[in-house]
Amino acid sequence: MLEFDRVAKSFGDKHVLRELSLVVKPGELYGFCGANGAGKTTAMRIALGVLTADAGDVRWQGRPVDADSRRRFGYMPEERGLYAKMTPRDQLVFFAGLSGVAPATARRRADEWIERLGVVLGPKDTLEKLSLGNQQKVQLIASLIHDPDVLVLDEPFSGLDPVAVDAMADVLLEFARKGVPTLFSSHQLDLVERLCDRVGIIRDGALVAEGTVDQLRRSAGSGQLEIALSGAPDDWAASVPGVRVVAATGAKVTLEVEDGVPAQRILAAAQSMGRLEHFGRRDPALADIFRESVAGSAR
Ligand SMILES: Nc1ncnc2c1ncn2[C@@H]1O[C@H](COP(=O)(O)OP(=O)(O)OP(=O)(O)O)[C@@H](O)[C@H]1O
Repeated sequence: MLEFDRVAKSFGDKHVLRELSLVVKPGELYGFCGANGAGKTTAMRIALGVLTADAGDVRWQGRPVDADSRRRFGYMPEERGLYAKMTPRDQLVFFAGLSGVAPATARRRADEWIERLGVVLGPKDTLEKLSLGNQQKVQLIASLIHDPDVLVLDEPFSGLDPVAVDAMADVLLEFARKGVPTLFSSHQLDLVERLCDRVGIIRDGALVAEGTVDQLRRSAGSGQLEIALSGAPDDWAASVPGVRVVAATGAKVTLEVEDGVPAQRILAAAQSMGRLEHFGRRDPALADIFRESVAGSAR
């Protein structure tokens, strides 16, 4: 498993990571979420040795990560590090070679991955001739071609079309099934919600929420109701004690319910105001939990 243990990092007097601790277990897809500047890339760079922590440890299989263990990491950096003037195949073989993969094996794997991820390229195309999405697929292949034991991917899904997102998601799930732990950052919370076993939300360099999406939902409270009425005044819910209107679209309102207020009482209040079209509980989306968790950020 991959462990961040009280990792701290400052740039000048700016504390970017404040004793960040998290664990990515074998076979787990861990979604690393946080507002811009929260510290995700910095944490990943420390895991890969691009930056050094001021304090704390990153451990792989119980031992501090070093140059040797990093050769078994698959890393997709935020600054995509490919060579514009090389063909994708040549650079994939080059990257694989850095991790000790023989050229013939690397060429075979490169072709298989290019086919599988549907990278559109002509035989002589250099990387710069490819669309951004296709370049991104090549970057992902570069992080996978040595069949790594652990994956650290900085926004692997950004800029991909939905078909490419699905192809990439399938690849990550396949690695997870093999027992590979994957830490990936993303702002695409619907995708994180769909894919991840666990999610960590980082704010100002420390985790402020962590768990499965269901656990996060439960801790966010299930006290939201969605109610649609016809024939009621627009602001009918404002007069109901024990609730707060969090959204209103057309005839439908979403209400946050205070602890201890029974749904029956709200149902009765709604029915006295108009004809009931819909009444149901609403589970908060990961995006709602995210907004709640990052609210109050100093930045
Ligand atoms: N080399 C550096 N020197 C100074 N400050 C830095 C450096 N690298 C990162 N920072 C600062 O550290 C903070 C965290 O940045 P980081 O890139 O880790 O955030 P992030 O969570 O990945 O954000 P995003 O979602 O925008 O990619 C930011 O305020 C950034 O400006």
